[in-house]
Amino acid sequence: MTAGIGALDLEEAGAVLAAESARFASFGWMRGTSGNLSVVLSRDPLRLAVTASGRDKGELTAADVVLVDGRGAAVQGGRPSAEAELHARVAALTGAGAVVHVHTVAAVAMGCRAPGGIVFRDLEMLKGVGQPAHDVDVVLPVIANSQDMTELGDRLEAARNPRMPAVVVAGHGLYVWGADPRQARHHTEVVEWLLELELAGT
Ligand SMILES: CSC[C@@H](O)[C@@H](O)C(=O)COP(=O)(O)O
Ligand SMILES: [Zn+2]
Repeated sequence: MTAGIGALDLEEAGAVLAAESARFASFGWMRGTSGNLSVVLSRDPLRLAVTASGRDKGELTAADVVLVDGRGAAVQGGRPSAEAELHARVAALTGAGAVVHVHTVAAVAMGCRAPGGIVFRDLEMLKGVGQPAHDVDVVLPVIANSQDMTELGDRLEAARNPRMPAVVVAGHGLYVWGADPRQARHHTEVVEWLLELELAGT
């Protein structure tokens, strides 16, 4: 599965997001309807396909997708994810083509343990987020949670580290992005692996 901007229509995007979502749900990262995914369909104006709100993320179909604008408001389809505005903000801010949000135990536990940011160093897996495997501290920012997506977006913008395509939301979960859904998936799996390692206390 590859998806460049403008390469997908809404239904195709829904099929891609459903497949990605089923994968993350199978890992236990989207329990109890948690989490949401998006892919950018156009840049100007900004339009994203985002998962519909409140669905079981392990059972999505290609129809469980909503087209939203740059503020996360529905343009076509039903009720978008409650966090659609944040997806649009991340896409606008970072230039990402796809955004992943998962509720992992490791993200919440490490956000609690290191509220000032989680530092990784000297790990081969850092190459999976484009960073050196040796001698460089790479910080994964942690931001406070909010039910206000504009506030959460402001916090993400202020805290984000251009070296790390991810942010932990304390007491909530993990936001990760990439150029397309495939890269966003790889970044998600790498960051979650790093968090699980830290949590293991090595
Ligand atoms: C267990 S529901 C958690 C939600 O409040 C939210 O954080 C979430 O990740 C899913 O919201 P959704 O509106 O389905 O995209
Ligand atoms: Zn969430």
